[in-house]
Amino acid sequence: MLELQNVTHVYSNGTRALDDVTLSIPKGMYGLLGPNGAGKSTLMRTVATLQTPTSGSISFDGLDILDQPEELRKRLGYLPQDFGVYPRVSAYDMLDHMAVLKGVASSKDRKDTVETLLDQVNLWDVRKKAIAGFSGGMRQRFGIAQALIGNPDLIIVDEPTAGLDPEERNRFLNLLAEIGENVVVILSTHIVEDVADLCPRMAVIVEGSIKLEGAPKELIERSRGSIWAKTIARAELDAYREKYEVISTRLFAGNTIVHIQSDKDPTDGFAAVDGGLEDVYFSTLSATRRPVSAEAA
Ligand SMILES: Nc1ncnc2c1ncn2[C@@H]1O[C@H](COP(=O)(O)OP(=O)(O)OP(=O)(O)O)[C@@H](O)[C@H]1O
Repeated sequence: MLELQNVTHVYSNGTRALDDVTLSIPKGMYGLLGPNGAGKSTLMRTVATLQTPTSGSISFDGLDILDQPEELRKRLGYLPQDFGVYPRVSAYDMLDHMAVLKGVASSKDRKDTVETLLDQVNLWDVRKKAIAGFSGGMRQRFGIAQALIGNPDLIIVDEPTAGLDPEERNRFLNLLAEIGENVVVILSTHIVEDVADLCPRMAVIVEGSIKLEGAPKELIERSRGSIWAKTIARAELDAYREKYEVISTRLFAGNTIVHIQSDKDPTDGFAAVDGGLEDVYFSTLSATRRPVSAEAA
């Protein structure tokens, strides 16, 4: 179990990237969903002990990770948002090198580790090719292989599916799901389906604070009866935005389908819809954008 208590991070320019975050993250896949700039990467880097929060505490299975970052690092696998350089070195040699850095000393252990991982992430056939020539999906799978060196029991993956085509995304998510059964895996993303497909628990972070936490199924259940849909002409959209709390819009055959959030039946031609996680997410974002006066009304 990873536990964050009142974690706040303020950058030197005054940006409050994390604002009193308290979270308990159990074993399994955990989705951290939020828009750009919400603070996801700051949270991931903080848990990965790459930066120290301004205040708060973080423990992993009882280990105080701010006090003993080296102990945490032994148990951590981290796939950053931007892996940076993609060298002209083969996947095999690079993994071998990274295994040395992670402390896998004996060459026999390294050979076993590297070969097992290449097989697991389905890169065995291209193991002798340079990573520089890999596609986005292959790079991400390589990224997971390096994160898995040393059998970590805390794995952090920061926006791993951005830019992957659907097939590669699927393959990548399946791989994560396999890994995620016995360890804590935190998946940070702004893609709702990544979380809906994979994560038994999740949180929504906006402007540095946690706005929603729970099991996607329960969160969807809780939203039942408050999401309404209607097909309108595009030109009507502004008027609907004025009148209703529009949480999302989607084009369909030249028309616009609006989803609104309303605790009462808005009538006016709207039909109740069984919202999905996307509706839950968008209504959470919409609520944080709502002016305080409207909230009080
Ligand atoms: N080193 C830094 N110095 C100052 N401000 C920063 C720094 N890194 C991030 N920020 C700011 O902190 C806030 C949170 O950024 P962060 O990168 O953690 O968000 P994010 O949810 O990961 O966003 P994205 O999906 O765009 O990566 C943003 O306002 C960002 O501009």
